[in-house]
Amino acid sequence: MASTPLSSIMCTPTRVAVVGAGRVGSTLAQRIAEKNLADVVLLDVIQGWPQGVALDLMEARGVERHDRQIIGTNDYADTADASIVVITAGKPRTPGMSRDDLLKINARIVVEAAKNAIAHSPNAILIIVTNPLDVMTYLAWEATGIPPQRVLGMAGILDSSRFETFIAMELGCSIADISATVLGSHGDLMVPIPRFSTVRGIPITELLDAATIERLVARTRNGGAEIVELMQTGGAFFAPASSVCSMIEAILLNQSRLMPVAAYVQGEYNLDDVFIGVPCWIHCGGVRQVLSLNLTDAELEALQVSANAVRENIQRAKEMLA
Ligand SMILES: NC(=O)c1ccc[n+]([C@@H]2O[C@H](COP(=O)([O-])OP(=O)(O)OC[C@H]3O[C@@H](n4cnc5c(N)ncnc54)[C@H](O)[C@@H]3O)[C@@H](O)[C@H]2O)c1
Ligand SMILES: O=C(O)C[C@H](O)C(=O)O
Repeated sequence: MASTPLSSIMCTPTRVAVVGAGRVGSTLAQRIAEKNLADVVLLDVIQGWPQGVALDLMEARGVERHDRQIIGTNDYADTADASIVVITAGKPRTPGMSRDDLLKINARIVVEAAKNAIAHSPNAILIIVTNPLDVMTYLAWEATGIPPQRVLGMAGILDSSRFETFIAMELGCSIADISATVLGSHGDLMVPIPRFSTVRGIPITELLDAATIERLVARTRNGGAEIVELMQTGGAFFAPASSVCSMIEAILLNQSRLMPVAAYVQGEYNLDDVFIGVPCWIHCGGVRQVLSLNLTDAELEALQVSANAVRENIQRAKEMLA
């Protein structure tokens, strides 16, 4: 049977590079591929590991019925021309550690990874996951020198999702109606905002007493540590991967979503020159705008305390790197 000649037009599929093919990175690759969002290049320092994970994910395509390519590599050249680079490389904490205890070991890893990845994908949007999150996001921005709107840290979506889950569990209701807001740094000084946390638009302050809300806030603040204590060898990865994936979706589909992310603030909330969790409009270029909410004096003060702690750790990290 005669067939028409093959078109010579080459299509370049959208690709996301994920640096660090551990628990968060590999779960994220699975989410991106199964949602059909983009091709994925998984990079890790361990020889063979990202290649094995990628092949395993590819072999699921017959069942999952998606056509995304997943490549595993140890070479940054293979990540070239990614639209988004996600950095999950580095150590997770173990029981008894705070996220800040990872500062020394992860700072150099993140700086090197960000520089290498952006050298091959100079127009990419950079999403940082490695802890301590807010500090690592600042270091990655400074190391790459790309506009701050293109650098985002993932934490607020995860912390908000945890708060939403605990609210739904307490009320015995569907998560579908719940929307919670958690701002500030990704640590003990995070700032959950109950009056902006609602069930179908009704603030939880109308539905739960103060002691119950405080209990749910405390569990949210301790959400990461609760899982580290249970797992013993590392931290959460399913909910973190889902959270990063929602940011990737907002960017690739240019959704203009309002999301709490660690973004660079330049005067908003009386904060300057720091990356911290604030509500942002997210679109194809990264952060379109930081939304300035009317916060109470107490909420503003809590954000200041949170930002001051991040600043101190940025300074410590810079001294270590020097
Ligand atoms: N921001 C958040 O909300 C959030 C959520 C979960 C995890 N995390 C953080 O993400 C990081 C990864 O967590 P995980 O559970 O996936 O850890 P993991 O140990 O499972 O994976 C980390 C991977 O990074 C790789 N790696 C180490 N150095 C590297 C380098 N120089 N270049 C490339 N790859 C390198 C390791 O080989 C490993 O495969 C940790 O710092 C963790 O604390 C943050
Ligand atoms: O708690 C951790 O160390 C991992 C992550 O930051 C989390 O919140 O799950």
